[in-house]
Amino acid sequence: MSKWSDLQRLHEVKKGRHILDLFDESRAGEFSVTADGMLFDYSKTNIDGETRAALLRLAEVSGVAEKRAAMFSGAKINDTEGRAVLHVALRAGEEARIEVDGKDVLPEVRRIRAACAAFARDVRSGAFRGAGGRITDVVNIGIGGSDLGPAMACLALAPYADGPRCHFVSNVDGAHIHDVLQGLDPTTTLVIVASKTFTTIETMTNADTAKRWMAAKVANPAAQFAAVSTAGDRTAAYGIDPARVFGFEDWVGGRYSMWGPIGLSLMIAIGPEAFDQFLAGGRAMDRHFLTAPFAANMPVMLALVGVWHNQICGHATRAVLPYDQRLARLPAYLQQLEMESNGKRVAIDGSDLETHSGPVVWGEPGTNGQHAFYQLIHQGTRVVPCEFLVARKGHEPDLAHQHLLLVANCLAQAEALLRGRSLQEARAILAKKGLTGAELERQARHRVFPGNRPSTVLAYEQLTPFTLGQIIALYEHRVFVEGVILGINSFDQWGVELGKELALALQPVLEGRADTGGKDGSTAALVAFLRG
Ligand SMILES: O=P(O)(O)OC[C@H]1O[C@](O)(CO)[C@@H](O)[C@@H]1O
Repeated sequence: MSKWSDLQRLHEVKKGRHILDLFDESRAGEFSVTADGMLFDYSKTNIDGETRAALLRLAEVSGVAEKRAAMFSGAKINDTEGRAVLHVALRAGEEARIEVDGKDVLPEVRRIRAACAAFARDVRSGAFRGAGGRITDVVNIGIGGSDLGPAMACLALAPYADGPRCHFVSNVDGAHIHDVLQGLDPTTTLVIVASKTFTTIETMTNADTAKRWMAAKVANPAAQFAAVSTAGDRTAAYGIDPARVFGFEDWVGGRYSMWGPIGLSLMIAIGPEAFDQFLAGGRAMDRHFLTAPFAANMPVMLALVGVWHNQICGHATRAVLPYDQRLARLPAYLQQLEMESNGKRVAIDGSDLETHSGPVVWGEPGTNGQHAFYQLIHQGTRVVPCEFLVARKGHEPDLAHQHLLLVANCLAQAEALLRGRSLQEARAILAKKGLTGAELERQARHRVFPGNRPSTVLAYEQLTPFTLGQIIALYEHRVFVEGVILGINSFDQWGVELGKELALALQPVLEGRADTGGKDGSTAALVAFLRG
């Protein structure tokens, strides 16, 4: 019997019932979890007490507690790369001590955080200046984990941004950097080259372009460059003054790195004090994750709901639907966090996974999505578990009535997914409008909502730096728990390598310096077309 059998059996037995029938006066309270002011409600799923107990057993037999202790202790759990996994060290408190290879890593973390804060203060106060004076704009050049986190967070925390404007360039498509630099003054712009490896082709190509753009107006463009990287030798070779190079260790994975120097652009935008609040939110979630019993543990329960929907019920995707416009980039951020971490087909020991890998993650903010793809979510043939996020209040007190409408829409969508609309109800609506006979029947069928579709709601007071820290750490730990249950290494990303290698080999072919020998017919034909 595998560790999945119990849950598979429960799914078979219970899949025909309606979630609505599970509700009594206590379900909403019993099937939700709180953590430092945040509420995660998973009562609108087909999980009952028996299923939850089986899910909790799955977490236990999978060794979640042991792996969690190993991660926080600095053990090298990323064993295909021989690295510890210590993004939690980047937000650890003053009292913490975490050793890697017998050395406490926190003094260095604190030193670099203080250096980033000092630089951010200088940029914000005007003590650090460009050739044309005070820095007005910051351009962060990076991709993947060196872009998505700070870009997502700068938008999320816009109400707290009182520093220079921050812009983000990631794509190697020249259109991206062209459009961002257009309208900026090179003499008052600071460029941050953010790359863990400092070899990523997109980032280095864009950095060269930015340097040329700046050189047209600034005698020494390198003086307006800073770098964030683990590769001090390469940043030095690139000509960036070590005083403006902020390093971090290889035990911080790219998609987990926004808590450290990769968050420099965010720190410049909102200031080191607000950035500290962001760290404090992450730290609060770490404490909760480490101490709450599994049944009351938000990351564990979020993960178990995810495993239930994906691995057990077979729903291949999940939609992240923030009813919070400033979380517009959260789905993109989570796509990397979840899919680069858990999109793997072999277990740590190299054997095939016993189940599917992690799900496809996608989404858009509400209410926009309602007018785009919710049609499929409500009436399509596939079930898409939906994860709603919503704040009790916005940042615009004079627009509180709009916030109310936003919240009403969020709750209404979750309710509609749960409740649906039966054929009888649809018939009654149409009969009132005067339809009869075959036409009533035909029209009614189009207006049926099957309902019984699962969703969860993550509700919080307001999208502050602290709350954002909680949310991001929550999802990080969710990915971790799901990875442990699947038996995979969530911290490597070998699946991105092949495409990179082939792109490098195709470059000379497209330039006409090499031929298409050895390429498949489709690639050769496309090269011929695109080369012109
Ligand atoms: O920070 P770097 O080294 O430029 O890497 C950027 C991104 O590229 C990846 O390695 C994937 O291609 C991500 O894991 C990483 O976040």
